[in-house]
Amino acid sequence: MIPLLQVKDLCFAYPNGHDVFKNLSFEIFPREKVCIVGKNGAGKTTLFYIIMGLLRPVKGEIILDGKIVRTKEDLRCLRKKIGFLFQDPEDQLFCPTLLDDVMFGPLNMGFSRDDAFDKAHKVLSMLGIAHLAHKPPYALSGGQKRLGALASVLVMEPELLLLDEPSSGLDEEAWLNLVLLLQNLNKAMIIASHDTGFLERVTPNWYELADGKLIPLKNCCNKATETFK
Ligand SMILES: Nc1ncnc2c1ncn2[C@@H]1O[C@H](COP(=O)(O)OP(=O)(O)OP(=O)(O)O)[C@@H](O)[C@H]1O
Repeated sequence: MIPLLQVKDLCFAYPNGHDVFKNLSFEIFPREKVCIVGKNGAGKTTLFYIIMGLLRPVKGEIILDGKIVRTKEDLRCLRKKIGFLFQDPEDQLFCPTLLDDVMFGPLNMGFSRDDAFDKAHKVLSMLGIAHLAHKPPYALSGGQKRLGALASVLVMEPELLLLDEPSSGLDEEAWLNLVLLLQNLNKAMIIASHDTGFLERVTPNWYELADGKLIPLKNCCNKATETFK
């Protein structure tokens, strides 16, 4: 089986900044669930930005289904297959209502209004926020915004999810609902988070991002927890 996504020999530094990545490589297979832990500033968000083509690496390749992502068309394909939950949900919600936001992607893909509504309603219900559908995003709480942003990602049915701090700001019920949803979701996902309790419940496959490299953690949960002591 070929990996769904490969990151090969990635090097990156922000202008006037230190090296964030030094020949970082890793791969993820269809339906594989992994998480990335690492200190503040380790580069988790930056890695997601580079995968999504929001930042250009100094060196290295992003390979989707065995094909190097080079052209605008390749990138369009990648963004269809990979759904990205931004760390800040404000970056993801821009329509007059939450329902409009969640319907935006399916409508853009050519679904009818009825079908887009059905898809959006299903995902909003799954996340327990269907009652918020007609609220404007600015009138949602932080946790509600995060779930709303996640709904706008899930509704597109991507093959791979990149989730940046998905559990941040969620109450106990929403947190547990999200754990169960991700456990049962038959999709590949990379979760970056500091919420080790959440990660322990979703996947045993942990990496630590440190000194510009991704290091697989054996006895993942214990070792990663040590990192945070
Ligand atoms: N726009 C930017 N310009 C310059 N440097 C940046 C920029 N964004 C991030 N950085 C730097 O790049 C490094 C990686 O940041 P990044 O946000 O990817 O880390 P992170 O692992 O996601 O952190 P956190 O756990 O706090 O979310 C940090 O040293 C940060 O200060």
